[in-house]
Amino acid sequence: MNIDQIRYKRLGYVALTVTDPARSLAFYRDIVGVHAFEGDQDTVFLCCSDRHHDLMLSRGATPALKRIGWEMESPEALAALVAHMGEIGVSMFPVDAAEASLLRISNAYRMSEPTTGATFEFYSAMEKAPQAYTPTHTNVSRLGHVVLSSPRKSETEKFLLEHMNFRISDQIGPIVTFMRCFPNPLHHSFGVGHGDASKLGHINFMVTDVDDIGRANNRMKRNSVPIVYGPGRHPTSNSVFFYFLDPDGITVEYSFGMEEFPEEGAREPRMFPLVPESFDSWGGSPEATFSKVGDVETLTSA
Ligand SMILES: CC(C)C(=O)/C=C/C(C(=O)O)=C(/O)C(=O)O
Ligand SMILES: [Fe+2]
Repeated sequence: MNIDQIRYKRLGYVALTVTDPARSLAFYRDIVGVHAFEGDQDTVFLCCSDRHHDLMLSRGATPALKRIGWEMESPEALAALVAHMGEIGVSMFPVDAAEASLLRISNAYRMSEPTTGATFEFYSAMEKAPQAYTPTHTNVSRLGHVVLSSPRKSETEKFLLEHMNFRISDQIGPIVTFMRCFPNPLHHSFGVGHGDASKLGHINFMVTDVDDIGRANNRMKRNSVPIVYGPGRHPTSNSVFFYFLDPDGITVEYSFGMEEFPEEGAREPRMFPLVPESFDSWGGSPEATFSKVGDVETLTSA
């Protein structure tokens, strides 16, 4: 199997486990500015695109990353991924029809990413949202990326490169590697950081205007939302960033602007030195509560 046939449309959605879905729903809708339209007491769906959902929140005892959904470019790209995982002995579990229907996805499979235990879901299409997302106070352009820490960072990177056809865009020393889900052009849809355990670092929403960042700074203060890093600028992707905590303490990032890569002739990955300016060229530093909450849930059922 040629892994070049494994091609992604985008980071599809992130599923989080939260301790109080109604409270988190209100936060993501009213403070973050994504659209909530469907759900029950235990599971809610939110969107910031024309797709059924970009974020799913489920009730649980401990805040966590439940899974990451990757939208493949085509059914053929999904088949290539499933075939390749079969060849290397990584189990892929089809999502049953009832759950796929709830999630409005077709042709879906899950696996446990072997180096972090994170659950990755792959599907070839998701239905449209009942109503397209309309921005409110913030122009959220899309779910941008997820960053995880891995106790086996080099192996995680290697798995994503060699078996999922991701590409490296940049690295900061041995601490963090930014990867794009090829051929999606965004500098990174996934980041892998070095850590003692598999943990959620943050989830990111991209915004269309630097004013969205400035307004967020004031909105968070007015609403007593902890701001944990920024505003600042990441020299890696060249984005202006702003990090804050959701009601469970999960770190959420807004970012404005991000380098995009062509499919052919992309520049080589860069290695940034391990100095604070490689994380924030404006000289800021994160609070102690930055990226501290969020277990990585393992795949419990197929
Ligand atoms: C604080 C993190 C690790 C950092 O330096 C991030 C850089 C970028 C970027 O280049 O955009 C991120 O978005 C990120 O990892 O969150
Ligand atoms: Fe980020």
